[in-house]
Amino acid sequence: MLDKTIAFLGTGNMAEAILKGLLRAGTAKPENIIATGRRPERLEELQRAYGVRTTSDNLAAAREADIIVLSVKPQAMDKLVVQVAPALDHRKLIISVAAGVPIAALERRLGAGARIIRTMPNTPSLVGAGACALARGEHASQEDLAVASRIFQSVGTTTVVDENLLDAVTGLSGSGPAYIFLVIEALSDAGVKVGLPRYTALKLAAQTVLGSAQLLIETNAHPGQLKDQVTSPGGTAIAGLHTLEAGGLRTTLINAVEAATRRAKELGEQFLEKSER
Ligand SMILES: NC(=O)C1=CN([C@@H]2O[C@H](COP(=O)(O)OP(=O)(O)OC[C@H]3O[C@@H](n4cnc5c(N)ncnc54)[C@H](O)[C@@H]3O)[C@@H](O)[C@H]2O)C=CC1
Ligand SMILES: O=C(O)[C@@H]1CCC=N1
Repeated sequence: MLDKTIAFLGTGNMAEAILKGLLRAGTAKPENIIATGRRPERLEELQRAYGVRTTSDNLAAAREADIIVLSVKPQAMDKLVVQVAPALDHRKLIISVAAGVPIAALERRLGAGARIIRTMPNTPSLVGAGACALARGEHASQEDLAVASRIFQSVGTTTVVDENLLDAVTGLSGSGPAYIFLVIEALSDAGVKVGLPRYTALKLAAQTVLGSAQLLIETNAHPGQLKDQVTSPGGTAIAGLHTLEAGGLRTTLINAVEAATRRAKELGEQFLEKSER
């Protein structure tokens, strides 16, 4: 249990996933979480669903909390950071989940000495199956990194990386759930095409993705080896695989991760430009 108050500034999809995961894992108590937002209906919904404290006053939440999670969109981040900067002195641990936004640019707004951990989580945190990478800013301590890691470990796995790899993480695991949902949706459409009822097809497709990932993680085997175990000579899987290779699945996925990584960099550059004004 974390004996600290955590404020989520901007409680949308990602912050809600972390907040729910934290409560589910028993890492934080609802009374130690403050969720901020702009719309009263949203705040009411969060209060009702999780029993957390809510407010539209970012500055008050930042003043009160020990740990501040910056969780608005990158495009809204500069305005938020300028607003809460007076509350963010060196006593606070600041965690950013924003795609692209560099630690140096946040430091420019918050002043030298700001203890910043930049992270890239993903939405499966909502069910305790997140994948999060964390990078430590110059003024954050090892203890700060350990506290931030604990938050994300309670909602999934964590990896510490150099900050210069976080845009790549954003392209892969940060954005990855979107790709996988598309794959599951496509596979269930395919099931319907070959005659399965929709619900049956969706359930089989989702469990196949989950089970394959679990098999890979638990056996620590190479994906190629596990693929070969499914692929009988002259059988069905090789017929399907041939079609996927002809359709350029590998190249398409590589292009997708590259495009998302590029976009994370662009968002970071836009933030940098704003923070220089
Ligand atoms: N959605 C995802 O899968 C992931 C998102 N992220 C990052 O998380 C951050 C949030 O993304 P989402 O949750 O998807 O966006 P979202 O739009 O669902 O959530 C942002 C929330 O912040 C609120 N907000 C905006 N300005 C505000 C302000 N000044 N004060 C208080 N609340 C304010 C919005 O009303 C909204 O509820 C982004 O920086 C994104 O890059 C990171 C990893 C994965
Ligand atoms: O699409 C986005 O910008 C966010 C960041 C990572 C996943 N979703």
